[in-house]
Amino acid sequence: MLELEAQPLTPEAFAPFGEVIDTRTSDYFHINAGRTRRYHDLARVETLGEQARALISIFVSQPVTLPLELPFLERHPQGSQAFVPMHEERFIVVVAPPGETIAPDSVRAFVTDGRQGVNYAAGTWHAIQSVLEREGEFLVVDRGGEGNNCDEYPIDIRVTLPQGETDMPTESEQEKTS
Ligand SMILES: NC(=O)N[C@@H](O)C(=O)O
Ligand code: NI
Repeated sequence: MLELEAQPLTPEAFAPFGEVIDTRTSDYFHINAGRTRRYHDLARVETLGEQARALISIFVSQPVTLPLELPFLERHPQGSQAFVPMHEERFIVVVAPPGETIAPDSVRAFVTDGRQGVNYAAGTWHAIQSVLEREGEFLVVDRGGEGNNCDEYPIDIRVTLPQGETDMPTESEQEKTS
């Protein structure tokens, strides 16, 4: 069993796996007569293969409990996959670099802060959507088209949060979102 403690997600740490989607760590320019800030081109949407096209979907996920036990990671070889929380939901991200096998010491676990989304680059191994605390609603951008676009790799992983963190929002977080 590979035991991992999820670390706070940062764009730098996630760079080998894709992009973090977050206005707080992104540039913008003004449009619409200055009324709108456009945070432009935050992540690379990849749609490869036959009849490939970009899909926009919404996932409504039931929360996971901790420690999170994962029997496999999956990858989408023909396209990227982005998850953006629609109501500041926090979620667990477990990733490993593209390749035909997964080296256990290359696996990384992160926890988001509710304001962050992620875009998994094509071929990046990842855990399936794992929202914390409550039912979560995510905007998902990924690839549709012909052919297989989902491989699974069996690997037993157990994920915990840093000492003292629980999977329930703390008092301050509840105040923030109320
Ligand atoms: N299967 C599916 O559409 N979702 C997974 O790819 C996932 O990463 O949650
Ligand atoms: Ni996926």
